[in-house]
Parts: sequence; C-alpha cells; structure tokens
Amino acid sequence: MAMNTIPMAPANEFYEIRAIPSKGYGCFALKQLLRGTRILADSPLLSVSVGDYMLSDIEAAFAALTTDEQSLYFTLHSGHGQDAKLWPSRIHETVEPQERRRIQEQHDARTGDTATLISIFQTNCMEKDRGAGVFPHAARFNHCCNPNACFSWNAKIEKETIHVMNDVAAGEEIVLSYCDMIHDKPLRTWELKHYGFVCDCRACVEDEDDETTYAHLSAVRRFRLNELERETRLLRGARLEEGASQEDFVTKLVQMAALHQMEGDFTARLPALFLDIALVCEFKGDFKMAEVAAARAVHAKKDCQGADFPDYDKYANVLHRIKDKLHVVQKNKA
Ligand SMILES: C[S@@+](CC[C@H](N)C(=O)[O-])C[C@H]1O[C@@H](n2cnc3c(N)ncnc32)[C@H](O)[C@@H]1O
Repeated sequence: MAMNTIPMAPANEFYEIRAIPSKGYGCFALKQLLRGTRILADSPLLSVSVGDYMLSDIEAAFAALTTDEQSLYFTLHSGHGQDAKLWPSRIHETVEPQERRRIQEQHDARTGDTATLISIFQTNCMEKDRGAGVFPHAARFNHCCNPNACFSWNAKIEKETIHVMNDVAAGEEIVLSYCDMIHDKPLRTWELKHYGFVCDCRACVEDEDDETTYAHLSAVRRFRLNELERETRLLRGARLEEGASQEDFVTKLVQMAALHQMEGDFTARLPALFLDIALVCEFKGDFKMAEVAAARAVHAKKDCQGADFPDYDKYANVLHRIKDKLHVVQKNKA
C-alpha cells in the first residue's frame, strides 16, 4: 500500500480520508450524517462479469485500463503477505481442475510477498451484477461488524452507492460490513481472514458468553435471525401467499424486522421484510396494517439504496396499490 500520500476522496461535503494506525486509510465524517444520506456514488475502475473470476479475467480487464487508471488501481490496499500456515495447504482431489486453479491463484495472491492484480481485487472488490468490481473511492471504507453505512451496486446509474444507515457524528469513522450482518462470530472471523485482518469491533472483542456485554446481545440477535431466516426463507418470494396462510408467519417477519433494527442493520434486507409484511397483510385484507408496512418498506428502501435504485418503483407501486385499496374500503364504510 502506498502510504506516502493520503488518497483524495472525491469532492464532497460528507467525508474525508485519513490514515489510521494498523488499518491503512479510512473515511471520516466531516459533519453529522443522518440515516439515508448518500455519501458516495462511485463508478467502477475495473470489473469482471463472473463471481468465480480467474486471474486471467482480471488481467484482461486491467489491460483495457488507461495508464492513469492502472496506476490508481495499484494505489489500493492489498491483503497479500498472509501466513501460509494459517491457510489449508492442500486442495481436495475431487475439486475440478479449473476450480483447483482458481483456489490456488487466490491462495498465492494472499500469501505472496507483493501486491498483485488479484490480491488488490480480492481485498477491494464488491458485488456488481453477476460479477464483481473495484470502486476506487468505495474501496477506502473499512469494516465493522455493526457498521453505520451500507453499500449497493445500483445498475440503473451504474454506480456503487454508499448510504448512511445509522446516524454518524462529525469526526466518526464511516464503516461498512464486509460480511452478511447475520453471520455469527466464527463465520465473520473466517470471512475477514480473507482480507488479512482480525476485527476489533465490540461484537468481536467482547465476551459473547458474558450476558452484560454488547457482544452477547448481538450474538443472540444474530442467532435468532438465522433461525427465523431458515424458518421463513422458503415461504417468501413466489410462495408468499402460502406463507400468509400460516398463523405465525407474519409474526416471524415482524420479529425479524425488529431484530435487524435492534442490530442496526438497515440494509436492503429490512425494506424487503417490510414489503413482505405489507403483502401478507394485503392478502389477508388488513389494508391498514399493509399500508403501515408498505410505507416503512418504501422509506427503508430509499434510506439504504435511494429512490433511483432499480427495484424502488416496485416498492412505491405496492404502497400506491394498498393505499388505493384502503381508500376504497374506507369509502365503502363511510
Ligand atoms: C477495502 S480496504 C479498506 C480501506 C483500506 N484501509 C485502505 O487503506 O485503503 C480493506 C482493507 O482495509 C483494512 N481493514 C478494513 N477494515 C478493517 C478493520 N476493521 N480492522 C483492521 N483492518 C481493516 C484491511 O487491511 C483490509 O484488507
């Protein structure tokens, strides 16, 4: 990592980049930032169209960059130099040759002595369509297991956006979660190991078995969310109407929405839950509750991804439809 000059954030009123001992650089709020604020919309520097990319995919994309873009790419952080002894030394014989090569490439990049095309990609890439991309400004945000901001690939505006999801005080670091927020500590630790660091947030550092700690509360919430996720997953989406016929289904969805909020998780999962609650209430003919839930879905969707997000209109349309139905019911009653 080039540590001599602090990278510039794009011209903006929300945050600046600062050096942080042991974390490289990070992004700090210039003023108080409220939930829903879009602080960044960043264009991809280098992308690949598949999730299980090979070094050759990155090489081809890199070759298409200008010299300045190539230099910018190599200023980004790289998680190379990890101890090979901390990683499995063999690949199981049943693994197909192409996958074997892919695993080996990733392993070599992590444990190699220098920053490479692939080690930089591994450390900074974010999901983009069916593949992944590196976004030069979004790549400067560090991780926390209870973050205050969230990121999304917005295919409509072709940018990676970062929205504040928990209010940030002036001077506070703005952080994202590199992991799924419902993952438990062992899984998060393993996922973050791929980036070459051990998380020091309170959900990771405090004793989860000590009931007085935040880590305990967080672990309990994540555990329950995983349970509820498993119990409801198959009845959401296309089978939602079937779910609506189950007595405790909507209660479970409401519990999940509450737990996500308690955990500070206002990512796209939350509006999706509110939308499903709205649809279930609509199936059941409870248009009043449906309207409340749909309004929350639209609000939460806008907060985490913006009104220009590709499926935002779906949310807004459900709210309009439910409002219309409620209006008819109320008119008939009057
Ligand atoms: C996408 S980059 C984030 C920006 C990076 N700090 C920089 O200087 O450009 C990811 C890398 O940042 C560092 N990092 C991110 N979050 C961290 C954390 N919570 N603790 C320690 N290092 C962290 C790790 O080295 C990780 O591989």
